[in-house]
Amino acid sequence: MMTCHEPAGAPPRALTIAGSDSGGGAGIQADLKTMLEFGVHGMSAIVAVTAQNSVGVHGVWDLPAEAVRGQIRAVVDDIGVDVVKTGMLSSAALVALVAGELDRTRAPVVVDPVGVSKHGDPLLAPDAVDVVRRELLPRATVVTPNLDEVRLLTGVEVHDAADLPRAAEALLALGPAWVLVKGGHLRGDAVDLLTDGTSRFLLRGPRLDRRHTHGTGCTLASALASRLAWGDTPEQAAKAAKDYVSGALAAGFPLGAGIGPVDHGYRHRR
Ligand SMILES: Nc1ncnc2c1ncn2[C@@H]1O[C@H](COP(=O)(O)OP(=O)(O)O)[C@@H](O)[C@H]1O
Ligand SMILES: Cc1ncc(COP(=O)(O)O)c(N)n1
Repeated sequence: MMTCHEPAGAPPRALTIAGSDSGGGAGIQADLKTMLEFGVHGMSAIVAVTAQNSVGVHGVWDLPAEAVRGQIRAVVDDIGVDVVKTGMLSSAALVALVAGELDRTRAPVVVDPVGVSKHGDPLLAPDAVDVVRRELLPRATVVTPNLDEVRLLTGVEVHDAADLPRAAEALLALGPAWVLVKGGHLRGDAVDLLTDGTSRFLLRGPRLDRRHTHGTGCTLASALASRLAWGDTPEQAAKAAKDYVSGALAAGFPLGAGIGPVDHGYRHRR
């Protein structure tokens, strides 16, 4: 276990361990843009490279295990981290590797258990799901599944907001400290539920009728992670993250022929 001292005058340090989205709307690119907006120093360990645009994911190349391990150790062992966020981890072997590397730090970990892209393209191998369940979720400070990922991880089907507590309980049984179930795919208001099994917070936003939603999940998890790095409670961090993603989604713009990105820089353009 490495311990590092946060240097006086430096911003909090955030590490994203995730996939690269060449289109710049999701993945590592969304994470680093979001981290900049929240005033933390963003760092990355790239797990897989995707050839991706507004229409779909056209190719996925996993990095060799030693490249993933090397990036994480280079950051954690020298610079230090105040928070870790994980996103697309691609394969069973890489999920296991990342889960093991998390033991090198005591920083909080936000796990976004990315399963498929908005276009429906797979970003996690089927045999990796059980490794996420057994090895990654017990290490999570907060896990942020969408409704498809809830079904994949627990088998629980969420049809409306009344089903969210049952989904959260099934996830908490897998070992994370907190669960943020995202109801972005529900009908009606976009309601998310944050709970540790004792406290329960409903985060409610009006449903925005927008086509350009690429990157919402990565953005929410990175904003949440950034606020945790500043010392927010999970409740404070989740509320700030929800506000930011709502603003970014409202300002999402068309790029390419398909689903455009949320606007990470919307606060500079209003
Ligand atoms: N159409 C929408 N209007 C308002 N908020 C939304 C909408 N779609 C998603 N959100 C919000 O964006 C965040 C990400 O949710 P979601 O899109 O479900 O995640 P993912 O990108 O992992 O599928 C959540 O806070 C969710 O409530
Ligand atoms: C590399 C990478 N990571 C995550 C997502 C999920 O984002 P979305 O659900 O908005 O497609 C993605 N499409 N690509």
